[in-house]
Amino acid sequence: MKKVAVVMGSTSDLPVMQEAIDILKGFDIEVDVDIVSAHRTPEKLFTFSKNAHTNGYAVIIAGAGGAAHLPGMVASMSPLPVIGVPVKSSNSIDGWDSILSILQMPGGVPVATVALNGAKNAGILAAQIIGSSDKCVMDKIVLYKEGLKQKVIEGAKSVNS
Ligand SMILES: Nc1c(C(=O)O)ncn1[C@@H]1O[C@H](COP(=O)(O)O)[C@@H](O)[C@H]1O
Repeated sequence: MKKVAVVMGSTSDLPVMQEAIDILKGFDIEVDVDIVSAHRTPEKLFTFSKNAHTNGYAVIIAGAGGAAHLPGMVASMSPLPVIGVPVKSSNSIDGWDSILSILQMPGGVPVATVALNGAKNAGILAAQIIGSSDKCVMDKIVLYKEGLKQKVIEGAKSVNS
């Protein structure tokens, strides 16, 4: 099965990005994690992005805060689908700086952007992409969604009891 790469601009993003890692591991999908910064390690960014599709990855999740150029720059150099996670970093403008710099990509270079700090959804989306060609993962996603439904049903029962 193909792997997912989870990259982020700084170790300070890890508490947010950990949710993507955890949910992917819960679906038994192999994840490689690395710190890659468009601003601080541009050569590493180039090497990672250019080679990701021949290194066994199916999807890249990229998270960054502030002037979050990482996801877009990865998408500019990789043919793989890139999921962007805007991270609310300490000096951010309430996270809007990161949201807009990941979301507002030019035509032809998409980044599938999730909500602010939405790393969990990024992980689920990556699993769904893998699941579209892997029945074992798809079965786990079906079960996961069934679990979400049951939680709501149980919650509704407890409200009425
Ligand atoms: N946005 C980027 C990029 C990039 O886009 O390449 N590299 C680091 N950063 C972000 O800077 C914030 C502060 O980083 P530090 O905590 O290391 O100062 C982090 O949220 C990181 O993602």
